Amino acid sequence: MPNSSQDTYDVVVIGAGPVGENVADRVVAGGLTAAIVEHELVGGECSYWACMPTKALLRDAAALRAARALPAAGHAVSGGLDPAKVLARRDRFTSEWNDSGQVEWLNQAGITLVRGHGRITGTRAVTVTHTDGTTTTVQARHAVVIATGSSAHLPPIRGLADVAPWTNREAAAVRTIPNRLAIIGGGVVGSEMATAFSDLGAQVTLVSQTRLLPGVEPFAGEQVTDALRTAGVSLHLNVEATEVGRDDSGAVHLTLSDGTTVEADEVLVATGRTPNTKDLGLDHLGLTPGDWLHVDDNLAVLDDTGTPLQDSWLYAAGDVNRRALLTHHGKYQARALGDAIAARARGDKLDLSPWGRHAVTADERATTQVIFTDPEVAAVGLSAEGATAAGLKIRIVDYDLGAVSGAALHADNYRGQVRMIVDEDRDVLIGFTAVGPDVAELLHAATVAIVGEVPLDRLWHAVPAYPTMSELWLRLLETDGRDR
Ligand SMILES: Cc1cc2nc3c(=O)[nH]c(=O)nc-3n(C[C@H](O)[C@H](O)[C@H](O)COP(=O)(O)OP(=O)(O)OC[C@H]3O[C@@H](n4cnc5c(N)ncnc54)[C@H](O)[C@@H]3O)c2cc1C
Ligand SMILES: NC(=O)c1ccc[n+]([C@@H]2O[C@H](COP(=O)([O-])OP(=O)(O)OC[C@H]3O[C@@H](n4cnc5c(N)ncnc54)[C@H](O)[C@@H]3O)[C@@H](O)[C@H]2O)c1
Repeated sequence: MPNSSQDTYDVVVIGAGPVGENVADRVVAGGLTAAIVEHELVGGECSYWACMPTKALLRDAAALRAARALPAAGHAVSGGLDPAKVLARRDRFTSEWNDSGQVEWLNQAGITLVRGHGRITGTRAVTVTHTDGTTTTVQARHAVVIATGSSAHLPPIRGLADVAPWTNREAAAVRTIPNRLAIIGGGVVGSEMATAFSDLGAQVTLVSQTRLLPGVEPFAGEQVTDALRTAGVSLHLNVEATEVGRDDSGAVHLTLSDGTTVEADEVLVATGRTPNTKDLGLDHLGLTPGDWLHVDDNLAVLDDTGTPLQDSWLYAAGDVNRRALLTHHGKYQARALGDAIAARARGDKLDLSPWGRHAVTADERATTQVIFTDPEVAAVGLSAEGATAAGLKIRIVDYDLGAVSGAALHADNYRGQVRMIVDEDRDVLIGFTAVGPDVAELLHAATVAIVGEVPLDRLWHAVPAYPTMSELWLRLLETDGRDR
């Protein structure tokens, strides 16, 4: 085998996570050739260590809780969860960390996979180092897309790096449920994993320097906080872990800023993400390795002065550009970007106007997220705080979801809450948050209303079926009032 070789494609994508795969798919669908470079598993973090395995860890307990919220169904499920079966189902969802299925998908989509670590080594040039040390330089005719994602951020807490802390990877791929798990971080990962490991039988202690789930409406975080406490999770909120150590018996000890100490068998760090840009050749372009990539509305990478690189040949999509660290938003960016690159190559005009084919307007106006805690949290668009900070004149409309007939029927003692944020000037919905059991599937109606900018007057004509939880819409509108 030669030590180095060179190939040319229309587009080269670095990173075969969900975002890279979708960019490559769209450019090939647009008539171009594409190579995708991957140094680990095709499918990325989401498939093997994030979305899929963590949701598989959470699902059985959620179904069990749903059954227990009804007297006869609850009576029928007398046993507890079998963690081994939960882990076996999780293994199926990760294909046992084997990416052959996803490689097959790339093949049938007409995308060339180049295995190895990619680094930008020149204009439109990516040099791939294979595991045997040989290199291939893949040259792009039109564009290079960075879709290298993110990794767990380890905060500079004294002693933390020396105790072999878990990140999302060890949590998602867990083989033995620890008796005691300490979690640092009360964001989405921390809250979901506190739910999962508590359900799976661990005694969980969570430490967060903020309230729980600071990214969503406070009432949603409060309901999750109450439920975790009721489930026996020990929560230390608005305090920091200042020191971590492991003793000779293997136990981990955390010292908190309020003087409390916590002992556990393992510690999971869930304090946000860091971009996978450290070893990507960014220095060749005058960019700083290890930084998030700043992009313009075309997703073109910007230099320190906010200017796209010469000829705009370099793009970044997904986690690495920090716009929305969510698989579905990364894939949304990928569809717009892939189509834009293909259109540019054909000499077609782009439509980058708000909601245009090549624009990523929803990243700013309609970011959707479901947090799979118990209760679930589903949110789209702006929170009250976000809308006020954006200088918008808003109305906040709240409703007790438990008072909706469909919810009362869904589960005994249903507890939940919904909020809609209305833009007073345009009289359209700009934000929606729901917290409660099984609210995930209620989200898309709100997303459609926000993206469609449906006037509230017209929403009165979207008649929710009785008795479903979707009647929350009627109740929100009635609470808001029709004669304003
Ligand atoms: C615990 C957890 C749970 C999550 N759950 C959800 C969820 O339920 N829903 C949701 O929407 N989002 C969820 N997310 C977020 C989601 O995982 C990310 O938004 C998503 O994975 C981003 O996709 P990506 O393609 O940008 O990056 P990644 O999935 O990180 O993929 C990037 C790929 O690039 C490769 N790569 C990196 N550098 C190079 C290089 N130099 N050369 C070659 N290859 C390289 C990597 O190996 C990787 O395969 C979760 C995140 C975590 C941590
Ligand atoms: N269901 C989903 O959609 C889902 C699930 C998991 C993760 N994700 C995505 O993955 C990304 C990463 O999630 P995450 O939970 O790691 O990050 P995050 O940004 O959601 O939360 C990090 C939390 O850690 C806290 N923190 C930071 N430093 C700390 C310290 N030194 N001590 C104690 N607490 C500290 C922060 O205050 C914050 O509450 C998020 O953007 C999220 O959207 C999505």
